Amino acid sequence: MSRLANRYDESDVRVRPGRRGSRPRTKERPRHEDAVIGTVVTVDRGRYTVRVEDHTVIAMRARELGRKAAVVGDDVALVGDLRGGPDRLARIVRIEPRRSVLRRTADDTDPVERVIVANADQLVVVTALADPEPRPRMIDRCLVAAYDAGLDPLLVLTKADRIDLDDPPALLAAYTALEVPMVVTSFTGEPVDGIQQIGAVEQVREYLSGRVSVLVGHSGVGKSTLVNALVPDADRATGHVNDVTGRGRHTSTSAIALELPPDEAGTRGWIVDTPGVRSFGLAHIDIDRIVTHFPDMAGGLEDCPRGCTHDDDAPECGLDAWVEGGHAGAAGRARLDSLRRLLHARGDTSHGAHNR
Ligand SMILES: Nc1nc2c(ncn2[C@@H]2O[C@H](COP(=O)(O)OP(=O)(O)OP(=O)(O)O)[C@@H](O)[C@H]2O)c(=O)[nH]1
Ligand SMILES: [Zn+2]
Repeated sequence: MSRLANRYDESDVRVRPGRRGSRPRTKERPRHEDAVIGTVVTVDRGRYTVRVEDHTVIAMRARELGRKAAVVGDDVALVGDLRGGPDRLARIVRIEPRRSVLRRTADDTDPVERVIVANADQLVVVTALADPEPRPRMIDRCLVAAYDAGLDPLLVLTKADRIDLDDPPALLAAYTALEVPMVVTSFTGEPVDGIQQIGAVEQVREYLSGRVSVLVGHSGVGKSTLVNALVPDADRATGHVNDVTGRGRHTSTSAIALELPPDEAGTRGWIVDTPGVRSFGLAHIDIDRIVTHFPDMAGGLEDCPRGCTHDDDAPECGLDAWVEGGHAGAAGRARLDSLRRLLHARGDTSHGAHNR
C-alpha cells in the first residue's frame, strides 16, 4: 500500500522540463489542478467508464501514466472532455492510492496474476445450497483471498427453498465456526414487475450499505438474480455502459461496478460483479496474514517452531496444545480445523482445485 502510494508520489512530481529552466518549480508542480476525481466502473479494451458525481465519462489513459493501468474501483484524476458520450474522451492523468487490491489468479488465457478490483471493502461469496452443489474448497479460497486483501467476507447462500432446512448441510456449521457472516436467501413467491422476490434480500442490503462489495460465485448460483433484486435497473445499467462504449453486451468480461439504490438513511453502496472470475491468486499469500484473522490462536503461536506451517503434519505446531488446553474456547478445535483448511486452500495449486 505505502509502496504504491510512493510510486504515485514520484510520478506526480515528475514535472516536464520547462523551456525556461529558471521558472520556479512550485509554479509547475500542481499539474492538472483542474482535474476531477472519478471512480472507474468498468474497463473495456483500453476504454475506461468512469463515474464522476452523477454522470458517466469515457476515458483513456494519459501517456504520463506510463505502464500503470487503472482497474474497476480505482479513484482516478481526469482531464479533458468530461461531457461523456462515445466520441468524447477524457484522459486519466493519475490513479489515487488504493485502499485495497483484489487479485485474480493466473489462468490459461492470462499467465499473470492481476489486480481486478481496487478499493473494495467486502467480498461477497455467493454459493447455492443446491443446484449446483456447494463447493467448499472454492469458498475457502475466496475467504483466504478476502483475508489477504483486507476485505470482510460475507457468505450468501442461495436457493434455501431447494433444500430441507431441517437437515441443513454440514457446510453451514463449518462457516459458523469461522464466524463468517452469512445470509441465507431463497425464492419467495412470484416475480413482481419482472423481478424475482428473494427472501432475506434486505439483510444482504444491510451488509452492502455504504461499502464497496465484490460479488463472486460460480455460474448458476444465482448471482444475476441477486444483482437484479439489489439493483432493479442493473440490466439497464450494464446495457447503458456498453451503449456508451458503443460495444454490445456480454462482450466484456471486465468487472463492473453498480451503484445500489440508497437505503432509508440515504446511504448508498456499490456492488462489483466479476463475470468470468473463477478464482483468486493465492500464490503470493503469506501464512502469517491468514493466521492474524484468528486472534484466539495468537497465544498458541508462541510455542510454534520458527517457520511453522501450522499444518496437520507439522508435529511441533503449538496450536494443538493451545486448543486442547481450552485457551481458544469451546469452538477452538473447530476453528483450528478451519484455519488449517484455509492454509491448505492456499497451498493447493493442483490443477482445477478451485473448481471443486
Ligand atoms: N429455487 C431457486 N432458484 C434460484 C434462486 N436463485 C436463483 N435461482 C435460479 O437459478 C438459476 C441461475 O440463476 P442466475 O441468477 O442466472 O445465476 P448466475 O449465478 O448469475 O449464473 P450465470 O448467469 O451463469 O453466471 C436461474 O434459473 C434462477 O432463477 C433461489 O433462491 N431459489
Ligand atoms: Zn504452528
